[in-house]
Amino acid sequence: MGLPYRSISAVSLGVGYLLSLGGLPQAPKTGLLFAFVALWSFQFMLYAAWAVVLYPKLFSPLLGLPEPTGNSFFNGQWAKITGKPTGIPMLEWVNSIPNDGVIRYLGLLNQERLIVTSPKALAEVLTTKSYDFQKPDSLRFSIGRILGMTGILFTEGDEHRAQRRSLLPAFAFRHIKDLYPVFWSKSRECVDAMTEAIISDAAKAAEGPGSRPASVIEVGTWASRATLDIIGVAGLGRDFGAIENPTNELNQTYQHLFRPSRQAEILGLLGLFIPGWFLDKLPVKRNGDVHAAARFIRATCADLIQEKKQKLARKELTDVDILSVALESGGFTDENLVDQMMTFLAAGHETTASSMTWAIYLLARHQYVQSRLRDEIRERLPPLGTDSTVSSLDIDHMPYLNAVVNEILRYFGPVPMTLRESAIDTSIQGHFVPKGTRIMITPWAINKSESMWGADALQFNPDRWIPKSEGDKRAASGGATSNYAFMTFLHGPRSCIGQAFAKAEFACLLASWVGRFEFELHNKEEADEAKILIKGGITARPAKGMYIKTTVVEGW
Ligand code: HEM
Repeated sequence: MGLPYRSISAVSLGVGYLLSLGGLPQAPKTGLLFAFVALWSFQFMLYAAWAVVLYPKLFSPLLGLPEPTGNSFFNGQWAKITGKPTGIPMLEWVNSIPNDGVIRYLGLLNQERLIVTSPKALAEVLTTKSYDFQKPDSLRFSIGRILGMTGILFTEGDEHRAQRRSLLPAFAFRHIKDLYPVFWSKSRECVDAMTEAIISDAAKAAEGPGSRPASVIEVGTWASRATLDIIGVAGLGRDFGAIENPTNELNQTYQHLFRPSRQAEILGLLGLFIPGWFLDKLPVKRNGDVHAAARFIRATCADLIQEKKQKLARKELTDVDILSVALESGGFTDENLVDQMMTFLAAGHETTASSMTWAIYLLARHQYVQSRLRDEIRERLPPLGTDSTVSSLDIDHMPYLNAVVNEILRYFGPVPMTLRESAIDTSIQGHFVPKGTRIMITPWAINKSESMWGADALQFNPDRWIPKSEGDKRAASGGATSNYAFMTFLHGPRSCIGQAFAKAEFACLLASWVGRFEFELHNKEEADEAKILIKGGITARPAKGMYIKTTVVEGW
């Protein structure tokens, strides 16, 4: 429920003006400024009492929906939500509160939130009524500048439908399969650079003759450098050279932007009450950083588009990257194409880097899975030292690799939670949902829901994706009762358009890393997931990095 600051200001100004003229009988004459401030404060207090206490506790039409117990008087479940990683309290509620598809909870200042929990309710919000549930404006203003305000991620309704139709061909599998050699060659380059760094570290540590080269590396930064280069070449046709050069400007810009920041957190909280366009104009350092980064990323994308257009005009465009395919479709203005490319750059590299970070963490914890996967990789794929490449068929025919990829994406989906807001009065599973209600879509809760995945939902088990017998159809959905149980890429018209791209890229990167290296936890305490501080934001990653002892395994 947003503060109606326009109405409050209009009433304060109108009544304040009358008071300042002495135009109200029996009311004292006052200065306009004093009257305005006093009236504004009075209305604000009335509004706060209504919005924080009366409405959520006595009058909301959402009262009566199942909800967690133990609310604080003013801040509902806020302490629990902020005390645990994004999505974890929701997971506990999904698995413990009996419900028919919708759970209500109260957040900061008792703001109402709904969690959608059942396949039918999810299908309604994400597919059949997807345009009734839109992305809140606060999201657009907080991350839109970096992710492209007019790009596919933030448009709604007919505009979104049209953009999606024009971009879909570029993400069709017949194009993605041409990108496997790009994914593989960049994966090899990354593994070679890592091997060199590890050998050099090991030489300095002088472990003694016969020992295998090993060193502790922060896997997240290597993953970000690799995925930035991959989206550069496969998405935009430009090699940013981030693997080769860790100080690459674009890489540094994104690292800086996605680093946890106190000011970003405060602005995010203020965004719950104050309009995004206003916050965006505040002269604070975080805004300055974001605006400067957005200018740099925008200029990089604009430059690339001009380069490609010139190639197209000279009829020299034979590239297979997404930008080239989108340009040839001709459905975009230059300005809009810049926004689309900004979306692909950010949405397409942080997410996969997060998956790689969690992948290495999970494999370091599950040594048996790691060595079984390495055996399959070494048996089926060409050694990295040779010049041969891999095709989509090579990867498709690796059941264990695909099972591990799916299970990592289920267990630690990079996007723990995303938001929607009802754009009109509507309903979910027959429950009335008033306009303006915030809906939480929580992959981290649904992907581990016991009602959909069974009693072992909380366990990391790639075998759930391997058919138990010929004709075992359930394995294709990991044994879950519905496709909606796997929410990593969402579903419906707003699902991730880059899903096939991301899975192929992730499989190639993971295969190359696991084929060459052995991974062990550096900090043994982290075997307990609860000990890892997780950075929220759009993607979830370990806040202090993920340090892993990495050993070069000879012979591949
Ligand atoms: C493991 C990797 C990835 C994950 C988990 C992921 C997840 C998601 C999710 C959850 C959404 C929906 C967000 C929302 O509506 O609130 C989304 C949207 C999107 N993703 Fe991905 N993504 C990944 C990789 C990629 C890649 C590689 C690309 C591009 C090359 C990409 C491009 C997009 C775009 C353009 C949208 C907006 C689609 C629309 O609104 O129609 N993503 N992604």
